[in-house]
Amino acid sequence: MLLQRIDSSVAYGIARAMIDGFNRHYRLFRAESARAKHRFETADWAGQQRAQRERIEFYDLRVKECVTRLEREFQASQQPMEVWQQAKLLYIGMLVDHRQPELAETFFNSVTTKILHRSYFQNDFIFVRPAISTEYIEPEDPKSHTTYRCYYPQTLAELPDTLRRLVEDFGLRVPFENLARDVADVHDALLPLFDHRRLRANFQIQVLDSLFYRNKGAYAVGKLINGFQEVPFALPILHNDRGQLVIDALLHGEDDLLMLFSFARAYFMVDMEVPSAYVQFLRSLMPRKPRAELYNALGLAKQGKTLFYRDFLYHMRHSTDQFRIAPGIKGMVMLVFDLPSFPFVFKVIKDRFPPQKDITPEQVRAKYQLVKQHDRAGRMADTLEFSGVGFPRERFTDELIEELLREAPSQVEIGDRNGDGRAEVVLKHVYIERRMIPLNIYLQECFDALKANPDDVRARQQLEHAVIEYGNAIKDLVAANIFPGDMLWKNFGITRHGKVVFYDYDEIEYITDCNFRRVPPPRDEDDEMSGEVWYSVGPHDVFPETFGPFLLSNPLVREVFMRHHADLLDVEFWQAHQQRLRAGHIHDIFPYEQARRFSTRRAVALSPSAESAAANPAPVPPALDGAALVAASSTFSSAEGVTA
Ligand SMILES: Nc1ncnc2c1ncn2[C@@H]1O[C@H](COP(=O)(O)OP(=O)(O)OP(=O)(O)O)[C@@H](O)[C@H]1O
Repeated sequence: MLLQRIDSSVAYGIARAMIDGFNRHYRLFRAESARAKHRFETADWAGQQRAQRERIEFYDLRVKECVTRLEREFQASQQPMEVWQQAKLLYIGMLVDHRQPELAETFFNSVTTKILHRSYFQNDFIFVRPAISTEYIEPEDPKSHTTYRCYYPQTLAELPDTLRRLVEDFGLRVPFENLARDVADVHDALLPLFDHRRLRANFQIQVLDSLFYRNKGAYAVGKLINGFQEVPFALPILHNDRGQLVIDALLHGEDDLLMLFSFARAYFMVDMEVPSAYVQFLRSLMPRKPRAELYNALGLAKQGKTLFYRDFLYHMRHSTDQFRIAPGIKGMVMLVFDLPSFPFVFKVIKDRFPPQKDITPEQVRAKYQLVKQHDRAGRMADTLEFSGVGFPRERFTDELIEELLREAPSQVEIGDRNGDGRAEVVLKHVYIERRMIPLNIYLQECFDALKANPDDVRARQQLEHAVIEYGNAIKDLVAANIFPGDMLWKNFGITRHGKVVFYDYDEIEYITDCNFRRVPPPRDEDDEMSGEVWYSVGPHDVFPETFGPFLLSNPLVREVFMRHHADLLDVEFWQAHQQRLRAGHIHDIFPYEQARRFSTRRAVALSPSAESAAANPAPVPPALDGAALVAASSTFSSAEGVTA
């Protein structure tokens, strides 16, 4: 697009309205995120969760508002190409000194694609690539704050004081229970992580200026630098039961941070003037995490989606393999396919479901939407939702095309949409989510290895880990008020970090809506011998005693499960949780293991039988008794999140 002159006042009006629309969006988004601090200080957990949920809707609302304004004031959809070309260039001009240019470009795309016909936005009218660089953007008033703060202790002895200052500088208006003790714990945990015998000239701690809020937690995120060594860290700050603050743990290293920023958790609330600078800093802590996922974690999901799509197109250009039906047991509701070289799966809702699936496609979408807005508690995969996505036909196996045309014909169009002579498969609606190893496949691999060699210690450990994690996943979901509905192994996947995550959402319900019942005793011998269900079952009835035969037919699995999670087969477990949830209790779930908590470590250190205590992490102290219900029972427990 090469324009000789920019002279359209309509184009200027469109660009101005667009940037006003975006600025309004980001102002509201930021204000809501900034209020997280107050909600944290006043322990307004229900408010925090509500805000997390509601903020997700902000973007679409602002896009709608802007579209309406553009149509009303400028009859935008009637404007010729030339006006749109000018509007885009004028808009770029308005972004030169902007603090969130990448988000503003995405906003422009969202609005433009709502107004213009697809054949237009295929070409020059949207930002296919960023036009404005996000490098080296500083806050408007760097004197009032910078993206991250630096602290330079001159000696090791100054480190505790520095850590104290670093925490105090967040200006939380709630006293700490014992900040000196917590700082000493952080200090002791930090020392072994870097070569502290030699402090280098650049010895420093950098910490992002805003805390990261999610549910009942606030996290300071930063890195310690000494010479060429860098230690990424996060400090979770929580309330104790007396309303005072505690630093609960030191999370460190890329893997801890990846768990904290996992795609299976709710989005953080962070007060950011320059989000790209936050993303850049976070990437220095987690270089393997795509920028798309960092934007998602920061609540900027539209940007996450834009970047994901750009990454996907780039990957398509730099790969040659074919989409295929995803390995594992096929779904009755979803048609799932993947591209082996790309770590995501694509899910299309089938046109028809078998009779046992008493649900409509609209209801399936509503369930996926529920998961998006709910706290995923580290146990439900986030999904990106796309409509009208085109894939090159030649990258599909014939088998997959047949399956798509058979199972979801209303969702598929095959043709040359762009008129470039190459056939495309266009999917009307598709969910995209992280690929995991389905748990049934993972367990089968263990069974096979143990069959070949019953003494295969690794396979046994893997099996044990998977079964324990599976139970923990269900317990974390329960704490988050989610009943998975279909708990078969195939509906869970295992991540790179060995976490078990649920991904089959069509039967989920709120725990508070379920009716957990005991199986009534048989009325007579006929009932007992019938092998059929002789009692009446309501739509929300759940019979935990009956889970066993479905889940635990394998004796190895059964043995591990009964040792760790027998309570899941007990109706009282479910009823007790339900009562607490109904009473408005918000559970704690931690995005790290119990053994990592300073309180656990102190309890272990004080215990006379420290060794056995270390092997069986101490019960969660009453300060966070919500956690005791769920987390203390699970050796591998992790996951923060909260619920209701
Ligand atoms: N994120 C994922 N990673 C890897 N494989 C997956 C993923 N999601 C789904 N699958 C595969 O696709 C299959 C069907 O997916 P899913 O359970 O979502 O469909 P469904 O139709 O809802 O299933 P059901 O018939 O149990 O209701 C799974 O059994 C699994 O093999």
